[in-house]
Amino acid sequence: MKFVISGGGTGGHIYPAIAIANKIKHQLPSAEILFIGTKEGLESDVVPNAGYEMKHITVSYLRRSISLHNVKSGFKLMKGFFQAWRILKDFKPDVVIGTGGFVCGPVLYVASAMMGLKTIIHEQNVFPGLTNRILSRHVDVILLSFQEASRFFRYPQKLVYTGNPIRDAFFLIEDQEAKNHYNIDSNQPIVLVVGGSGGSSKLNHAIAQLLTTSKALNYKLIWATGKNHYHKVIEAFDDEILRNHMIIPYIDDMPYAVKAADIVVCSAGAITIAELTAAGKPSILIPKAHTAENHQEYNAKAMEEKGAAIMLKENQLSAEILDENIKKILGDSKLLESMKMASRKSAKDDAAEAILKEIIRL
Ligand SMILES: CC(=O)N[C@H]1[C@@H](OP(=O)(O)OP(=O)(O)OC[C@H]2O[C@@H](n3ccc(=O)[nH]c3=O)[C@H](O)[C@@H]2O)O[C@H](CO)[C@@H](O)[C@@H]1O
Repeated sequence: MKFVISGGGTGGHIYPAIAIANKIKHQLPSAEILFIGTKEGLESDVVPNAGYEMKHITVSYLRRSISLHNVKSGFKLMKGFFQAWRILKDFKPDVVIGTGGFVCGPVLYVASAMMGLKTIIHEQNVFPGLTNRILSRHVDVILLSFQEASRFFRYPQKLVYTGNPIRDAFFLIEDQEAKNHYNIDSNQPIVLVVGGSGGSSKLNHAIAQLLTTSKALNYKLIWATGKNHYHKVIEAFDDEILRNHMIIPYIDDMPYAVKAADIVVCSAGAITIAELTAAGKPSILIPKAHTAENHQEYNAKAMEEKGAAIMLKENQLSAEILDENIKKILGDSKLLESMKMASRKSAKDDAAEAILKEIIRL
């Protein structure tokens, strides 16, 4: 069987696509899988690194006003639709799967509305993205990660609740194996810091202050700043800080980083949260402000209510508050243990399996 998978722009759309592809490959080893993404998006690195072939199309967005930008974008968009049509016509997939982001718009639209192929979209959040809302009219199946998302879609007969699929490694790697992977041999606790796939300037700023104002931290950081933030962030640090902590632009082997961590300080994207719960990690969640319908705060609150996380809003974030909360969790073994258990209990372990079932049914 042949499958096209499309999703891109940010990690939150790309990694679920890879998790679905891995599941298909595992269950149907002879399946042929082709990704469609953009050259500029994060997917152009991540997808080939995960071992999958990818073809590129051009995408663009329109502004809500009449402008030269919209004329240029209109041409680009038409080109993208044509490229998607060509790729789909040549590859002849049995099912086309979209996991969100602009790129999946033309691909899934052409596949469903114009070519009549079998199509599925997956929505990671409670509040669906614009692309998925538009596509929902044309596709055969809409997979949801949260029951609450159903009220945003008009086609109840197409909805299936599956949860967010994540890579198996988050369930399989042992904590000690992950610490060995990073050559961590001291007993110092590890704090993983990550502001989603693009990094978070607010979180970076608070962590940078923490490192420069209180040098003798009794924990070690694994900190992914985000590719675009990295050079600016490390300018302020001396050799000692750079020696004591692992500060990098992007983590390619996230299952190891999450498993090696004693706690995780991060933004509240849906896929990150699914990964933390699979690994059973306590967290301090800092929802990014200004996300659609403020959905990250909703994600973080849900985790806090379950006892798996502490939520700090961006506008209350400071080096002192972060340090205080990290120490509060690390210094209280009972709290640490109960947060770990609450986190693990919140995981939805069979999301990828449930998605595969829908794909096969289709
Ligand atoms: C600002 C914004 O709107 N962000 C959205 C975006 O976030 P974003 O793309 O940041 O998505 P998530 O935080 O959910 O997931 C990030 C993914 O990138 C991976 N990763 C991250 C950093 C790194 O160095 N290495 C790495 O591999 C993580 O393991 C995870 O798989 O998509 C999510 C899922 O649709 C939404 O819930 C988020 O709200």
